[in-house]
Amino acid sequence: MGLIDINGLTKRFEKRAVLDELTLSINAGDRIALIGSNGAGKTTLFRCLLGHYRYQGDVRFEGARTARRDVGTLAQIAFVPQLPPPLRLPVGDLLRFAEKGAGASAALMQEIAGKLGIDLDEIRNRPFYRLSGGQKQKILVTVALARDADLLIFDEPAANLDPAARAVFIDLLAERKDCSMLIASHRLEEVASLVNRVIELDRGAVVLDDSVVDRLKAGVFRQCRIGLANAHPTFGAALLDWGFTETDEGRHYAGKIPAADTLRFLGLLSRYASLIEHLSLDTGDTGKG
Ligand SMILES: Nc1ncnc2c1ncn2[C@@H]1O[C@H](COP(=O)(O)OP(=O)(O)OP(=O)(O)O)[C@@H](O)[C@H]1O
Repeated sequence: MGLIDINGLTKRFEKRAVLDELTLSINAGDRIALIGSNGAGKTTLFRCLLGHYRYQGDVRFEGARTARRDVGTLAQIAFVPQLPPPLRLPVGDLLRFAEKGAGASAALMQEIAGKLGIDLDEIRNRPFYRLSGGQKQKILVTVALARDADLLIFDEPAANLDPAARAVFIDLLAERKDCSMLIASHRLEEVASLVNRVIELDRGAVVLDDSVVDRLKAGVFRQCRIGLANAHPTFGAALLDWGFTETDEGRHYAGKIPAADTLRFLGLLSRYASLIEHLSLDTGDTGKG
């Protein structure tokens, strides 16, 4: 029995199947990046799990069938939607509700919001819907992370965050080792270091289910060599930060990438792709020697 067992889940909107006989098990401790192009069905899957929609098929949370808006199940899931709801209530009321109704710790909310760059006392009297997109997302992330949930479901949680807040947010998620995570993201490289499993949806079906943890065990490295047409100080500095060594006046670099960081490293390379003349990334090196 998994944390969540989904069997033959089909969701139709006006006869069109947006989720099509989807079958998937999520185990306790899984930290999943859910990827897929726009319209693939990620949000719809979340909303079925959360009981927001009627659907066909079987969805179980810890073995029990989830009914629509099942209070017991929802108490164990912290959800941050892609689009914050247009709540008219003041932020202070929302935080009080999160504390009394959803078990969020007030002290933890204060601390997490501070790390994300939000002073809760300053915005306590402002209606939630009048905050900026990023501020709303920070408040919802704060509430979710201050709850003692078994499962975090985040739908593009960093979409509206500035780069500094994104980095803090990823660190905050990395600190949460006690719960399972299901994170929809269009930036796999951003969440790659957090997850042990990548699931790709395409037109409502699972087309990739990759348990990275088995292949990318700690201690396994890839040997990387990069040749540039011309030296580039910023890219060079980034490679040196990864522990690379430089030769040929900054035109050749060599180093070892921990296999588990491959996606994050490829994210860096993609920014400088036009500068790269030669690239090798060899697997099978155990990092010894
Ligand atoms: N309430 C609705 N009524 C009708 N169609 C809907 C509804 N909600 C979603 N859809 C359709 O279902 C499909 C899947 O949408 P969904 O929001 O689940 O995709 P997604 O993978 O989350 O996409 P994105 O990456 O853009 O957020 C889309 O074609 C969308 O138009």
